[in-house]
Amino acid sequence: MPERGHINGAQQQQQLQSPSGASIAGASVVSVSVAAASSSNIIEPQLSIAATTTTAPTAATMPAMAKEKASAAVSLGESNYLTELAVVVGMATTAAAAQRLQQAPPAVHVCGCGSASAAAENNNNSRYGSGNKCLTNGHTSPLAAAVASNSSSVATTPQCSKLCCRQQYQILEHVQFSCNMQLQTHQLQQQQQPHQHQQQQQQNPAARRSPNDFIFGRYIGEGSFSMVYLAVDIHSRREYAIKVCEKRLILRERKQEYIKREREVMHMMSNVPGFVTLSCTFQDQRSLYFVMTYARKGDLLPYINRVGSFDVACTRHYAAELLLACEHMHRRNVVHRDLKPENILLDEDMHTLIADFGSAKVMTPRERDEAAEHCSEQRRQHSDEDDEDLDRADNEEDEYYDRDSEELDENDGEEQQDELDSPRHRQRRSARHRGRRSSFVGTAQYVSPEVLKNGPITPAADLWALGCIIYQMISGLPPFRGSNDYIIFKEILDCAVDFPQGFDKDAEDLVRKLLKIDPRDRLGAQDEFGYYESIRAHPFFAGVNWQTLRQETPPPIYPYLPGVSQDEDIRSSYSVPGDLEPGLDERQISRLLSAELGVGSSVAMPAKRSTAKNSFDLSDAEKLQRLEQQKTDKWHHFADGEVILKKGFVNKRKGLFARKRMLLLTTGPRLIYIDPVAMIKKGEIPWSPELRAEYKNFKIFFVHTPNRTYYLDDPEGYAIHWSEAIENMRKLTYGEGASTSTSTSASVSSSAASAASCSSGSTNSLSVANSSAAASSSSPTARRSSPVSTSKSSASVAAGSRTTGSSSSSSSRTGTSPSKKTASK
Ligand SMILES: Nc1ncnc2c1ncn2[C@@H]1O[C@H](COP(=O)(O)OP(=O)(O)OP(=O)(O)O)[C@@H](O)[C@H]1O
Repeated sequence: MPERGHINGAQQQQQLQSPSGASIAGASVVSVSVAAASSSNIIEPQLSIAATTTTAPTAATMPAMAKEKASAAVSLGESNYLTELAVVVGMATTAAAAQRLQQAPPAVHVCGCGSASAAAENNNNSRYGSGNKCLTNGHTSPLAAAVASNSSSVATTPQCSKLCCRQQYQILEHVQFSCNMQLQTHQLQQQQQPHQHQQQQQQNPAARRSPNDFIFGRYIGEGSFSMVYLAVDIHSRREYAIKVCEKRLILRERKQEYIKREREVMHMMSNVPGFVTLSCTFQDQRSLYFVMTYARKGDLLPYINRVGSFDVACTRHYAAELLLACEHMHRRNVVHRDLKPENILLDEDMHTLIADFGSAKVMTPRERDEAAEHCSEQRRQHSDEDDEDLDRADNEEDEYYDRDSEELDENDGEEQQDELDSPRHRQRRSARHRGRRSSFVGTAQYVSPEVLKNGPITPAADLWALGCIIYQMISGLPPFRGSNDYIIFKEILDCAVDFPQGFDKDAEDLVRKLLKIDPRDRLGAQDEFGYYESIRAHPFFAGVNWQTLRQETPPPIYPYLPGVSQDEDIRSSYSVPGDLEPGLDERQISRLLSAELGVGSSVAMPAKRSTAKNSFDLSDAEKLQRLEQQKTDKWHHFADGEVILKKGFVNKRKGLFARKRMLLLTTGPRLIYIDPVAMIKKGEIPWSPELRAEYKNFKIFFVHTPNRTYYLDDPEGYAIHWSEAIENMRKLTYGEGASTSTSTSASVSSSAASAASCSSGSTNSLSVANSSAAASSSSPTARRSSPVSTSKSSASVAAGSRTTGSSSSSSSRTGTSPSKKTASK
């Protein structure tokens, strides 16, 4: 270990042993002078690193991200499995610096892109998170542990950070050196803490992890610069979600801080009920790996979208769990700053697990005191303002409705909606907007006014988001909507919230009390941080047992509007097949992405047409004739040259909101909906063999698709006709074999059936593999919409179904087979 002496070990040790957080933070700044890269100066320790640390991967095991493949160099602190979890995204150094390091040992500087203050903050926070100790190698904070276990560390200024980023670009090929630095520090750490290290080794001989320790079962989702996979630890056979972040993208997007913060806060919140636990992190040349609790049931957003909106019991439960989570975070001085349904994951039992801490803020004690002081100031009287809010809500209902229309329209269409709902899309929109306004963290729809106004950040920012999420669960849409961030921000700053008819009164009162422009006025803001007695005591939460909440079985997810569909649960039956090989090399990634895209799977194709005469089975001559007649029809051009088989006005519902649309059924087959006022096509209901039409009564009918149920209301009372027509078209397209949809479970008159079961423990859970096929047309970014499969549901429905003799009779009883719970839009 000749390089060990190159680090100012004595100095580092001395500082590390300093009892104060600040000293520890200071000690973390081990910097390396940065100079221009020179390939002639590359140090080549790769093999020895591999031999010594057992973590350096071979080329074969380096994962390639699907979209961009490039090698990158970023000095990432090494972490040991379970014991040394801290990974600091430190910055690579130059070869010239390396040379200097070898030649001039005493003044070693590893220039990191971290924040010294963060270290101090976190150190101070450690008293709130006793559970972290075991995760941080005995150190008082994760970052302190990172400092102790990493050579690369933190920078002190943003300028330094920027410089580092640029320089990293210049030295992408010098990853070996940074690895070498890690090795040096690791060895230094071992020397400093021999006893502790020995203990760790004994307790956890397989402490270090690499991709080869996991079998990657399937692709779960995608973030801005990460892919998440379901994987099984080959040693423990435990399932994990592994987030693989591509270093090159992190550098390109300057997200080092983001990643570092995410890791840091995940450590803090690990093993706290209601939070994803970070089990370990590791890296290879190309990627960083976060091994986390696998949230089997995905995130909350698709559930809301699918049922349109939650009923009160369901909303109460999830809002209560969210409040508990806020208490846990705020007690630990963590402000999440990006709470939204996509970041609320669900475990096997449908309990919430908060994730995505990239935007989180760890408050220093000083900031905490200031925030507390800020909030404890005399509450200002805003009764006039409240009255104004109410008046405005009444007076501007029409205008608001129009604005809402824009948002609904923009989100119409399943794929469109998925894409627009995706964090990536929101980030893109936010990024576009941020060019014009000051930057903010979080997501436009849920960001608090004080964040927009660059005001002091307090935990009340999360209470604002809580209000937004409760509103969305009850109504189906977030309270502040708009076609772009600018409109959304304007609404937020005006606190322009409208409550649609049917909004539960207690929920409305709670939301109004949380959505206050001044954070001090928010319900709970005057309580002690982390103990929101006043929110708990709100009538909306009456009956909640806060002690047992997370042990209780969550209420099944029922739509707020009546529906009749029996839902199949999603993706929970998937488990990693036992016959796969460990690792995440190029071949494995191809396999995973192929599965996601449905390549090679049995993507359903239109079947041979039935020989039975179907009223929609037009000959070519008939089609030509109909097209000729149709030319004068003002809806004709929306059909793109296809024959319109049926048309009519419907109200298309989502949650408590509805929009009038012209619905066209064409020979495509297609179901096209058009804004009749603007005369703009708004979207299509996607066809597939799994599509099912179902009527509830003369006015209401549903169109179930694998990812969503469309809730349609025909004011003229032709719901049954619509249902029949759609079913006929489906049979014509996919054949009778696909028409075994009549289910005994769905009955038009059955009010009991109006419950859509989306709850835990559903025995009807579906195979994700099938889901992929069903969603094969979607891109990986549309993952959110595709956890649901109907293949199995179709099969199971078919098994217990009665096949109808004629298409018309079947469709009139179709009722049926929906594989999804009722969503509305
Ligand atoms: N522990 C987990 N269990 C199950 N699914 C997860 C887990 N963590 C993330 N996911 C899913 O993987 C997807 C990508 O997550 P990731 O954290 O990489 O990105 P993100 O937080 O959605 O976006 P960004 O990183 O841009 O903020 C998300 O859709 C999320 O629902």
